Amino acid sequence: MIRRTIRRSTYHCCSASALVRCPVPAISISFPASLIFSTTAGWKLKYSTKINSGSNNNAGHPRPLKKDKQRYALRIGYRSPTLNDLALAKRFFDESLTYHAGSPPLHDAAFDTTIPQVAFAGRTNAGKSSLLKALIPEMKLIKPSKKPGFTRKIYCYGIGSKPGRELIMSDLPGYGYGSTTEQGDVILEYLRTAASLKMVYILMDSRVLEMPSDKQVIALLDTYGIPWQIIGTKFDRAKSGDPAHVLDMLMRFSKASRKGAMGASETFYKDEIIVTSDKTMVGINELKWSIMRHSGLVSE
Ligand SMILES: Nc1nc2c(ncn2[C@@H]2O[C@H](COP(=O)(O)OP(=O)(O)OP(=O)(O)O)[C@@H](O)[C@H]2O)c(=O)[nH]1
Ligand SMILES: [Mg+2]
Repeated sequence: MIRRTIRRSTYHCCSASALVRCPVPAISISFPASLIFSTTAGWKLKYSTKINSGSNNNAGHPRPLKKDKQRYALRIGYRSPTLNDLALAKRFFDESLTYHAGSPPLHDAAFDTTIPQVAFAGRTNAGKSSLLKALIPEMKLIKPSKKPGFTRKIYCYGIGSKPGRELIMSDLPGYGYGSTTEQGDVILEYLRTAASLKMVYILMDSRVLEMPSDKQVIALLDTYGIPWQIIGTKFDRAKSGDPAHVLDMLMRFSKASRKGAMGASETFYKDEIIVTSDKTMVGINELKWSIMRHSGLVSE
């Protein structure tokens, strides 16, 4: 929290176009010129459709454990949830009251609240709304769509009603194709001001994996000092069909992205990758437990 406050006050970026002209070296250096195709749309990032297969260097890379394969999650530094943990997380989501907690900036409740929040970010069409829907199917307001850029504002959903037993999950508009500068402005404002934001899940389509725009958003979150974590979506359509392979690719990307923030030394760090599908529901209970853990509702 201290780190986040210091960084925020040091690198105050005031609009989405700050993505392009922000003086913070970590961000401006990481932008290849070819990525930026609009002079105004900082949130609208151009990306190639090339599949990135990650680094060829296997040295020291953690391999998924057998039990993690079955669980569709790979963790470094975190303990794996037991079956009881997963059942508890499922019960919390099944039995808690869910409600629409606001849509910044129209309601600033999401900015002021002390209730822990997690946000779902990702490229347009990555599956953010679908994943939220899989977590809280009773929330009819959540509308997934095959049209990229369908979610046009931030939707915050509350779950739980007892103090200390509640959290907020935010569905953010996607970045990249079909997004707008105005959405970028609102998202940056949200990221800067939602003081109780505990985690931003970066959703990445398991078929496409990483894009340069994901790296840029990760760099931005690092600048703000906001924790982030990668989630693989649409696993039912993954080319290899092997969770270990997808987890491995995403962990390479995550590890490489964290290196920038940590410096060259391989300091011990915690990480967690989960692959999910709203069709087969794989990874959903793992994600529920992860959300509860980051929100402080269960112990690590
Ligand atoms: N097969 C499969 N399709 C999925 C899955 N999750 C999402 N989709 C499809 O992907 C498309 C985009 O899903 P959304 O959830 O609307 O994506 P989004 O990230 O919210 O997109 P924006 O609101 O445009 O940023 C829809 O056609 C979904 O049905 C999944 O797990 N498996
Ligand atoms: Mg959406």
